[in-house]
Amino acid sequence: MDRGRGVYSPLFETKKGRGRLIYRLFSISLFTAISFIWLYRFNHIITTNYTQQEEDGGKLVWFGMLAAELWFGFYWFLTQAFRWNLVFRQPFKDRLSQRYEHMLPEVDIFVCTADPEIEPPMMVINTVLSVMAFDYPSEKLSVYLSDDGGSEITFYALLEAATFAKHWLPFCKRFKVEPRSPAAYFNGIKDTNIANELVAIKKLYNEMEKRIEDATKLKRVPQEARLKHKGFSQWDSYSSKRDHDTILQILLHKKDHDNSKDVHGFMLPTLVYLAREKRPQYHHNYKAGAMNSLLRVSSIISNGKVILNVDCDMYSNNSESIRDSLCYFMDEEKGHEIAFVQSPQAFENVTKNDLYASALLAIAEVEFHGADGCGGPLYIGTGCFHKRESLCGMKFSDEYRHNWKSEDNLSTEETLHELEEKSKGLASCSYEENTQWGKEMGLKYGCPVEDVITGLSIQSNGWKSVYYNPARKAFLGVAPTSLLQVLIQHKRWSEGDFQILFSKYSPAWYAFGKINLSLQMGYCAYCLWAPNCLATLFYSIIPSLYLLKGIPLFPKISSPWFIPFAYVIIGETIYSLLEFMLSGGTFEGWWNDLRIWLYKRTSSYLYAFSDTILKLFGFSDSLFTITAKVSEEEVVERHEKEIMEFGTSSPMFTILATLALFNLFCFLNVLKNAILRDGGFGAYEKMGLQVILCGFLVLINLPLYQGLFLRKDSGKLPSSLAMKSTTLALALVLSFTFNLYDKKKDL
Ligand SMILES: O=c1ccn([C@@H]2O[C@H](COP(=O)(O)OP(=O)(O)O[C@H]3O[C@H](CO)[C@@H](O)[C@H](O)[C@H]3O)[C@@H](O)[C@H]2O)c(=O)[nH]1
Ligand SMILES: [Mn+2]
Repeated sequence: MDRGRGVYSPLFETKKGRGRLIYRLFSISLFTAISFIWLYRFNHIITTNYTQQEEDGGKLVWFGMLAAELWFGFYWFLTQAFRWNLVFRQPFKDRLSQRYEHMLPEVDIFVCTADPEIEPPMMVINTVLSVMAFDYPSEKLSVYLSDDGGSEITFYALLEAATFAKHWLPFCKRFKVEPRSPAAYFNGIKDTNIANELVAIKKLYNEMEKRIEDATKLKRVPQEARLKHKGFSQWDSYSSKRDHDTILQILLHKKDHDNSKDVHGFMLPTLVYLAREKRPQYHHNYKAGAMNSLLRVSSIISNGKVILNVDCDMYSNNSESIRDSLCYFMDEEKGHEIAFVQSPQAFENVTKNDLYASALLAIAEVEFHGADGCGGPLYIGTGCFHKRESLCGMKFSDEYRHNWKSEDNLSTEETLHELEEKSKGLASCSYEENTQWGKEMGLKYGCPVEDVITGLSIQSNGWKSVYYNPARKAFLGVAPTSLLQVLIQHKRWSEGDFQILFSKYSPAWYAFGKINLSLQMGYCAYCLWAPNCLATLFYSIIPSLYLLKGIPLFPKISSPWFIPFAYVIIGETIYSLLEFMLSGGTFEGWWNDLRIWLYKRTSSYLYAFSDTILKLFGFSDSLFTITAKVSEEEVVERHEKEIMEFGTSSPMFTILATLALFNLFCFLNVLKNAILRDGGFGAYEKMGLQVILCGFLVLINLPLYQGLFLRKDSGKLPSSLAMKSTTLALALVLSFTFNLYDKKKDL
């Protein structure tokens, strides 16, 4: 080994991001400007006397503006933690092979699915096939599919996949296929003049696809398949998705020699189907519950020391990612302290200008690199490699060294059937009673973002994590293709993150002294997504209302106090645009990102905020709404054309539409007065910023007005919603104008 000769050549290197000095200077200057804004408000509040207050709208409004700006400033400050110190990682796979090829560890891969309708079996098995085909010794790989849908069709599809794998894996290895999800691979082939082997494998795939799709449509498994495989008998006692015994089937395993080899006679990875036991009287804890069952079941079947977890839509886009992540874990100097290696959550179906900001560019390309510089990124549930030990709750200690050589003591005597029966017990509902599962062991229960809270607790146990984000993304999934889906997903995320703040594992206090202070700050920034709704709502209503009333809430353009406002607005705009474009986005994409930023804050976060508060008082319970992964053809077409998809009524849309229309009315009023009144726009000289803010809110909402009034397709907003929100917005405007009128009369 290199180390023996005194030169240590690491398995990975870490580079610091460029331009950090410039960024830090900018950040300090921006903070100074923010402080001046605070000072301006504060000064105004304490120096205005009573009569002036009548003119400037009253103390309350100024307090509100101060509060909103204090919040924005404070929140901005938190987000600096992950921009202060970016790092970029690079693994050296050739060194890994040289040193460890003969002793690579066993890797267990967990794929989770929950509903055959939202997550079609064809999609699920494409993910399964892509991870079975990793460039890694097959006898050291085990793939587990957890099916919370307990679906016979999914099981049938997996059986089909096991057979197809016998052809697909050798094909991938022979032709170095990339990516190894058959659907994605075939999709990417444009060349018409293709090799015979490809024609043959594609034919096999299409036949399989047809069988599975037919079964999916009919919601029934073909009789001959049912007779051929004993596994189906496990559904005999099945009463519903929420009420059934553990269904567990080892489909491929070295103990079942003859059935588990590919067409060239090489052993295939172990493949297991698991639908854990479900009973109405036991809470199943969603994905966290599924993962914990998988952890236990896999511990007696393969007991891989490294675990990869992917969602069922997240296929492997790079066959070498296991080796990449092992470079981090197996590095002789630093590997022992690393608990998990997270890849970005990237998507196959984002369009050029990313209408719904699904790529989360700022997070994936900037903030997570920053988190990595503060001790490690968050665990985000998919595309993550874990050490089994740390995921199961082990605390880090300096003496700890992982023994990659150790043989595991899996029993070799028992038959496959005995092994299956033994494993079933580990996935039963009652197994976890009076144990630490869901608390100190495995994934944490009770939080809609089980991933983030689990990652935080691992880091609080002393471990580090690594963010590996190469140009070719390791995994690709399906991003939602309608606005409502996006808003609902973000409601779950922001609600879950907000709950973490109040949980036992709060980054604000529990983590104190356990993780880096800047990592604590960064976590808090995510946990505080939800309360952002308050300041944002205030800012998108009050200044426009006062514009209507003709009362300025910001300094006028000629005042020196205008400078800090201008600096913050221009500085942040230019910076965020630069950040977005340097992260690979487009100008239009940035504009779309801003819109979604606003929509999330005024709807998803508002719901998350109020639900969390209700939950704190015991009034409600959080649910896990599964994100749709298929949509109708029309919807897909509109998505490809980047036309915003509304389609239904939702209270969230009512809020967005009302706010948009309200600002439109305010802005039209400005225009009207500018034209009709003497002095034209001059009258607004005092209120430049309010006009700009209101104008911005109108401009950014253009697609929404189209959806309300101009579009005819089925993705528009329903006309009932248009009526409702117009009425509400008008009522808001009118009540305020009358109120004004009354006051004037009183005077
Ligand atoms: O009862 C359940 C519910 C969900 N899932 C699976 O969990 C995964 C994530 O669900 P999805 O609806 O796709 O949610 P996303 O918002 O896309 O998921 C992100 O956020 C979740 C936490 O909110 C994490 O669990 C995910 O790993 C992460 O990708 C999917 O594979 C589901 O099949 C289950 O296994 N059991
Ligand atoms: Mn998903």
